[in-house]
Amino acid sequence: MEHGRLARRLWRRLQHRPPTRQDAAGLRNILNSIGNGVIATDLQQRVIGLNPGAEQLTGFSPQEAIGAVLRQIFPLRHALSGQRLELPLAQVVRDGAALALEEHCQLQDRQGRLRAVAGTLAPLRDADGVPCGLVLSFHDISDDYRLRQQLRQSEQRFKEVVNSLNDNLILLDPELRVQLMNAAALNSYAVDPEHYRGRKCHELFWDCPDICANCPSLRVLQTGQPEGALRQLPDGRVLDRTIYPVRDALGRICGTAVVASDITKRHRAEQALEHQAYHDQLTGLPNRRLYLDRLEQALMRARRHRQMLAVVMLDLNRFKDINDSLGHGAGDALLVLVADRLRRQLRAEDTVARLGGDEFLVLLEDFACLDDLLAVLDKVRLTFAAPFVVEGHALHLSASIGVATWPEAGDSCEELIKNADLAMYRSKRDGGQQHCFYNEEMARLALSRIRLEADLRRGLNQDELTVYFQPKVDLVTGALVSLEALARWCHPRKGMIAPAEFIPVAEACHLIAELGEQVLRKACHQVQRWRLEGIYCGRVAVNVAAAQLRHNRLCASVAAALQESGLPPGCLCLEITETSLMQIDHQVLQELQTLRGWGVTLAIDDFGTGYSSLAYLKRLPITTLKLDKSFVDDLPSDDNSVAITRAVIGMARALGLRVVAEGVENAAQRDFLLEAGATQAQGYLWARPAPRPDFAAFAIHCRC
Ligand SMILES: Nc1nc2c(ncn2[C@@H]2O[C@H](COP(=O)(O)O[C@H]3[C@@H](O)[C@H](n4cnc5c(=O)[nH]c(N)nc54)O[C@@H]3COP(=O)(O)O)[C@@H](O)[C@H]2O)c(=O)[nH]1
Repeated sequence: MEHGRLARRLWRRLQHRPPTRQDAAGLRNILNSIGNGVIATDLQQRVIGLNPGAEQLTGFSPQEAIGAVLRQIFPLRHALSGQRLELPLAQVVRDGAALALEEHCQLQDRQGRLRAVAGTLAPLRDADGVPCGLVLSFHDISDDYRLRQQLRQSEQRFKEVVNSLNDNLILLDPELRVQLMNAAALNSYAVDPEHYRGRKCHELFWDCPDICANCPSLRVLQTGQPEGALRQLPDGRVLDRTIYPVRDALGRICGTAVVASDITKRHRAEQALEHQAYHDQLTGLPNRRLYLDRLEQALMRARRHRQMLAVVMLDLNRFKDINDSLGHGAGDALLVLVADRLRRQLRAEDTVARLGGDEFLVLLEDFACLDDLLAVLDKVRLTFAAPFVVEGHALHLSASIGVATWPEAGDSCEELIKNADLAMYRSKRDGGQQHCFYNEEMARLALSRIRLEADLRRGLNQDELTVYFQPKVDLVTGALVSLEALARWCHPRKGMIAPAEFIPVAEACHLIAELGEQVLRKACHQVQRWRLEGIYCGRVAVNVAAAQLRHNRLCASVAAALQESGLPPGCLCLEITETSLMQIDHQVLQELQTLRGWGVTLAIDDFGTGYSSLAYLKRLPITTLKLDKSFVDDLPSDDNSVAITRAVIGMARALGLRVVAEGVENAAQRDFLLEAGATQAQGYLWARPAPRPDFAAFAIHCRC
């Protein structure tokens, strides 16, 4: 029992009868032995007695204390504010009831030391029960008080941290009663901060029916394992919610902590990134990655249910020309239109993907027979029936289409795509108007192409390349005016290989620049040798591929070839195709101007097959247009070829350019060209390419 209460009880007992000497001695013993301080005063608050506990806590001896006013030996201060506190002496006397000292009381002892105290002030009555003074019982609670204060501060810090979180935090007890909600959670659920403690979570949270149905908190209480999930709220927000078990000091689960972060922005960004990773930015179609994923799934279904499946690859014909002539903006707009039409033409279940550039892949599943597949392929081709209107131009487009069916064309995604590509390549070579199904023959051709590539690489290193020359003649006199140098490859096993076979391979495997430079050097050397022999050969024209222009070292290699051979620059002409000229940038234009400045002439090869404009031609330092053989072939019977030929010749005249007609094979073509105003031509009618033209057969006519 508390010493103060014991003393008071004894005191009260004494009050009912006069105290005996024994009582008084007993009382003194008790008061002396208890650790609490006890001070008795008269009604004027003068100290009439104090026990050793009080002596020790106040620092006053009985001699100093007795007779003093209580507040002199028992001065109190508020522990937090430091202000002086008064004992409620008057109130205790008035009410005749005991009062506890208020919280945060600090007693300042005689030496000025402060200690936290707790205690009671009670009335003191005489034997008749009449109030005759006060009794103050108190004890030192400094250690307790310090601990309580530390606890309070730590709680305060905890609250501040918890409330500063943007995430919702809710603590639940094992009965799912809410113990704590931080400010973010109170705000999210619009809960009154004063009235949530102890309430069941379903009474407070609008989304609780869902929580309770599966009751993840109960599961966490049972398993002790945290549980996380994304929650999409009806207002569109996305919460990342994790429920953690909360353990007591002994490690027992005593509740759960529900932490929910609003990750709407991050979630949207992640979704956008995921969309980006699986879709083509320009058209919004699935990209190769997503296509592969869907093809993998489709293959599994096809194997399981023995269904048919086809991989269809499309490559737009002449897209590059459109891109080069109308610009990349128009090219992009065209790709978007193509993507849109393909998507609308096919079923929602069919995947249309863009591989990049002008290549598209379609995945067709679940068709019953080959006729059904052919019907879908017709639909794909129909996509291109109407012209595409881009920036006011009506563009007529077609696509080369390759088809690889499962299981005939392969059993893996890679095989099917590779073989659809081969089939597409074949479709392109056949004119790009018809779809082409993959077959074994294609695989064989692909393999031989790979071998050819390796052979060509070696051939270039081992100087297997030779140059043939084809004369260009004056249409009126038939005299040789110049030569065109044409590459030939003398394969050690296969013999002479035509450029139509190895030039595309050289272009595809990036050997064309090396090949072009070898031809340039050899042609310059050979023509200079003939010149030194006194043979008139006019200029020699050498073909320059687009890759040579892009390398930006045309001037350097021409200068080297001229210097090594001694051929004057005025005896060299460079033939550049119309389509590669349309890709040139400022730097290439400068190189061409430099070459022209040296006296090298420049001709546009295959003229009429590109989309160059008059304004464009005017910018280039060219001297000659070579009318493409495809127009000459149908002269003079085909009206379109006639019209185009006349237009090209008229335009060249207007621009002060020379026209050389390519591929003239018969007199009718020659006569028409003469009549139309062309001045020079090249073709089998006069001579085929040869290592050494029959110079003697040509009347020498200097037009150099
Ligand atoms: N980048 C480089 N390309 C080159 C080089 N050497 C050749 N080529 C290009 O390869 C293509 C095929 O060339 P080739 O088989 O040599 O054919 C040329 C002539 O033989 C052919 N021609 C000429 N007259 C006639 C004819 O009356 N009938 C007929 N059927 N064919 C004829 O035309 C080709 C010349 O073409 P062009 O260069 O456009 O003037 C061809 O595209 C070559 O350009 C090289 O070193 N680099």
